[in-house]
Amino acid sequence: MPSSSGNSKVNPDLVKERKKCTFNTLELTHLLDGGEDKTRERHSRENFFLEDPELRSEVPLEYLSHKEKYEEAVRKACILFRKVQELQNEGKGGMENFREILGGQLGSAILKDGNPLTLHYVMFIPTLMGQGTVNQQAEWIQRAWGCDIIGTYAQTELGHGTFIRGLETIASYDPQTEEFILHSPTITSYKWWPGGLGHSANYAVVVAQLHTQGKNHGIHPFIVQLRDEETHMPLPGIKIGEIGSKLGMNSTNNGYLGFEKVRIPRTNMLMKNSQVLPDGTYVKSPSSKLTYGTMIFVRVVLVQDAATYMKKACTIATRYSAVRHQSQIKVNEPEPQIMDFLTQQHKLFPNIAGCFAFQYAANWLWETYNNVTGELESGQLENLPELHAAACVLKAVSTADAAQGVETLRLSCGGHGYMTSSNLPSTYGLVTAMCTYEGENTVLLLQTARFLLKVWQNKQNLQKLPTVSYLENAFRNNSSFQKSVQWIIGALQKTTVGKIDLANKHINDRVRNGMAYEDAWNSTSIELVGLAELHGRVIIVETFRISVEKCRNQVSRELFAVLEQLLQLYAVNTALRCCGDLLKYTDMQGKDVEVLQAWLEELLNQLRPNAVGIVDAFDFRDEVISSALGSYDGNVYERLLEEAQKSPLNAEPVNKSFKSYLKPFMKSQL
Ligand SMILES: CCCCCCCC/C=C\CCCCCCCCCCCCCCCC(=O)SCCNC(=O)CCNC(=O)[C@H](O)C(C)(C)COP(=O)(O)OP(=O)(O)OC[C@H]1O[C@@H](n2cnc3c(N)ncnc32)[C@H](O)[C@@H]1OP(=O)(O)O
Ligand SMILES: Cc1cc2nc3c(=O)[nH]c(=O)nc-3n(C[C@H](O)[C@H](O)[C@H](O)COP(=O)(O)OP(=O)(O)OC[C@H]3O[C@@H](n4cnc5c(N)ncnc54)[C@H](O)[C@@H]3O)c2cc1C
Repeated sequence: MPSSSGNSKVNPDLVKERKKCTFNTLELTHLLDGGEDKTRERHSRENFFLEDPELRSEVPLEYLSHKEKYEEAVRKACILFRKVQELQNEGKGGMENFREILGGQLGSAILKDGNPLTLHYVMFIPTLMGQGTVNQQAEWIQRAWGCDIIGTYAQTELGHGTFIRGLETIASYDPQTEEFILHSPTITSYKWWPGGLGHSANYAVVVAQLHTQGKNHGIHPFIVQLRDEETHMPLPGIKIGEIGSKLGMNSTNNGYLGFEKVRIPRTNMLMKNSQVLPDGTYVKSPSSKLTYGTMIFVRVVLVQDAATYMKKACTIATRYSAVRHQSQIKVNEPEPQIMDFLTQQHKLFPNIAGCFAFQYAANWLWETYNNVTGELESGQLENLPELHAAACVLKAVSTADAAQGVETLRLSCGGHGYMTSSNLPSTYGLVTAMCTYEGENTVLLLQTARFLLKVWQNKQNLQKLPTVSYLENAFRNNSSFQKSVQWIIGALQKTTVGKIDLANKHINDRVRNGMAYEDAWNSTSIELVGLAELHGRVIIVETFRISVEKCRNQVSRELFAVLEQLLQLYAVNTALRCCGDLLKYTDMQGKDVEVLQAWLEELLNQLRPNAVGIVDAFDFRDEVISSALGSYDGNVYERLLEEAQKSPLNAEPVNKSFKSYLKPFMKSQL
């Protein structure tokens, strides 16, 4: 079934491409969705949301003012959330709804520049669930779930985003009244960034330094009412507003917030993990890092979202590359489809392979997250550090690759990729933000490096840790070069171990030479970031390999062949990206790099006939793609012209500036 929503005539180049496809695209769609039933359910959700006329906009977003964009976004967000509640009430809810309507699948199709209410579901409710006691959940979750109150997650401040132990907002306990007093002592202690904080939310989880009985116990989460529930006016002592225009996400209403001695009841501290008793006694959490739980959750879901945005951008650029003709390969021959240029295939196909790699990594991480959080519920904390390390590195690698990939795909569309109507600029705006929020990527890679060095130094428990068990044996892997995925994975593992060992040695050398450990860490941190990233790539390629292998007897031979090609392309492209390291740490030689390069070119050729089929199988409706370049019918030029007509400047043949400025200027004599 085509993903097109219109009845327009399909561009002949795309017709030709679809005829060439060697596998059944529907089979791939079902595989990616997790089964035919899941595809049907997704289609039904898409119809439910996308066919609601109220969720369409009269005027393209880019021609609205900042204020109008926000107002239109709130209008749509309310309809969207009401519809989600309807689905929940009918028992058709579940995680898939939230993933789609808040993320890149449907969310960014309906609210192209972000949703001002996203944080309510993505962080406010998950924090209540993860950090609240049973009583607190009973009190707050129902109200939040029904959207009687709208919340956000206010952690970052003007002065600190990364180093959250350095947050300055203070919550000091007053046992006389059994209240906390929230205060912002400095300008840098103002909360800055929370989504929806500006003018949408009336409650927030505020992360603040807890002071009781004269002692600072570090950061803790508190539920704070910000605005009157009827009038929406800021409550006394609350200084609140929006932070202003940004590179992208201009509808998300990111806000600032200061407190002037605002009092909240003691019971508004989220006390599942640590408590303050009525007399002010502090009861410690089993692990101070349990406060960071919501951040792990969001990092985990972002990996899937990175894959979704990549799929969208790949669909746009691949369809466009099939219909766009330019230049000549041979004189006197017609201008080829730009997809026939090898360099164009090199821009497109490794990114298409990346979509699969990140989707499989996201599936694995989600399952791991659920297992480990289940263990945490029963007080078992043993696997938390490994989950944290895996979530950090996979979030960092997937979002960085997605941002780079979307930009490469935008460039692959030449000038038309620069048009807002291609939907690639705003997709880039959404994806590049992911590299910063929920933990800046370099910082997250350093967290993973910290974990890796620790397990490398201790070594004894390696076999118990699935993501790092390879460290034990990879050093001894002396297999000589082979043109195989298995060899590449072994080589990446051996390289990671070599880099960990060397970085560890450099830290130790520096310490031996008199440096403090922390300074030695900083001096070695370029190496640390590199080894963490490579470890992430080991997880991704290995998960991709296992996932494809599992399909061997489940899918047709034709589809399996394509999945294998995608896996091989992802692996060989990864190997070539880090071939300097592979040459250094494995037995690979210069001539082997040539073999890898030739293999990459061979795979690009093999995938060429199926490129459009693969992106068709991602099965985005035109409304979701939302691009003049990427529609199912490929009528690019008609759509570009149609979109241009929507420019307000084209509403009149002569603009008034002609009379006011241009004409007097042109007629003036100096
Ligand atoms: C039916 C279903 C119902 C479901 C209902 C829910 C609804 C569903 C919702 C969603 C569905 C999916 C939606 C998908 C769509 C997604 C769209 C997303 C849009 C998002 C919009 C924007 C969101 C952005 C929000 C933010 O940015 S919030 C702010 C985030 N801030 C950060 O991330 C700050 C980064 N900094 C840190 O994390 C830390 O400060 C630090 C860098 C880790 C350092 O901390 P610290 O100094 O304390 O640590 P260290 O001293 O370095 O280390 C100490 C030890 O602690 C370990 N550690 C650190 N962090 C953690 C952790 N998180 N967990 C565990 N352990 C941790 C560290 O490893 C050290 O260990 P050691 O043993 O070595 O000592
Ligand atoms: C679109 C968007 C939405 C957001 N939404 C929210 C929200 O809803 N709620 C919320 O609380 N926050 C939110 N944030 C804030 C976000 O979480 C922070 O911006 C992020 O954690 C990075 O912190 P920072 O801005 O302080 O960057 P900084 O930490 O100042 O980073 C600047 C540079 O310093 C480097 N650096 C910092 N520390 C280290 C280190 N230890 N080692 C090496 N290098 C380091 C970084 O790598 C980076 O290059 C949002 C941000 C954005 C962009």
